[in-house]
Amino acid sequence: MRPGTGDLVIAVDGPAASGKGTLAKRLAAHYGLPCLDTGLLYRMVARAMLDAGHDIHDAAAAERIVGSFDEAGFPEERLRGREIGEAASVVAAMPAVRAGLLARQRRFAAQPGGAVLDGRDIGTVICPEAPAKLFVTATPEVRAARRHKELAGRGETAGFDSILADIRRRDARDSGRSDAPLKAAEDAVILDTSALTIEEVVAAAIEIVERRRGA
Ligand SMILES: Nc1ncnc2c1ncn2[C@@H]1O[C@H](COP(=O)(O)OP(=O)(O)O)[C@@H](O)[C@H]1O
Ligand SMILES: Nc1ccn([C@@H]2O[C@H](COP(=O)(O)OP(=O)(O)O)[C@@H](O)[C@H]2O)c(=O)n1
Repeated sequence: MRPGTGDLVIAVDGPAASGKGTLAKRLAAHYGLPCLDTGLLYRMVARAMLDAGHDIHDAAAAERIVGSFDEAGFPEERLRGREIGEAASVVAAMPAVRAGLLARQRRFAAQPGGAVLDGRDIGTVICPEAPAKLFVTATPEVRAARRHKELAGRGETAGFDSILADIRRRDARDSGRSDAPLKAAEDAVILDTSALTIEEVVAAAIEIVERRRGA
């Protein structure tokens, strides 16, 4: 299934805590499009694995879960914690998990009018034909500071150094896996947000999307 001509599909990829979710939601609001945070799907699989008492590295159990889990059973507050991000990146390296989540992401992208999706492989694998692709990044230190502040706001106490270590480990796992590794699509525009406010990022992204739409 591919989006039809004229549909605006915006792919937003990037590493952990780069601000891709924030940007994707803002772009969706600006263009009046539905938005899918694809990281939540991997977080749901991880949550279901842990809830069922499976070892997170058990690929056979993950394959069974991805074939049967119900998205409605996972409120977002059970998915955003620090250890679920880590567990999600373990199951996300399993080809059967990625294959099991592919069709629902493509269906979402194929909605009439278009959609915004954010993740790691939207521009490379899920929507390779998207007219607008953004790869959002920032230094590991800036991303760790953002995540530290976000987690503290939700009452999760973790030191800056351990969050930075999490981010580096997750970057290495996500970039190093063989199936759909984290990387910018060749036709993506890279947006380094290290020194930009959210408003500046949104404005730069809209300019890029407009350029691509007109291209
Ligand atoms: N440009 C920015 N400057 C400062 N904080 C930001 C910026 N972009 C996002 N944030 C904040 O950083 C945190 C992580 O952003 P989020 O969009 O959830 O990242 P991701 O989806 O890439 O993990 C959030 O608390 C968000 O408000
Ligand atoms: N399209 C996607 C989205 C997430 N993921 C995986 O899911 C994990 C959690 O993704 P996320 O986007 O919710 O994490 P954050 O960037 O918000 O920390 C990532 O570390 C990836 O391993 C993926 O492999 N492909």
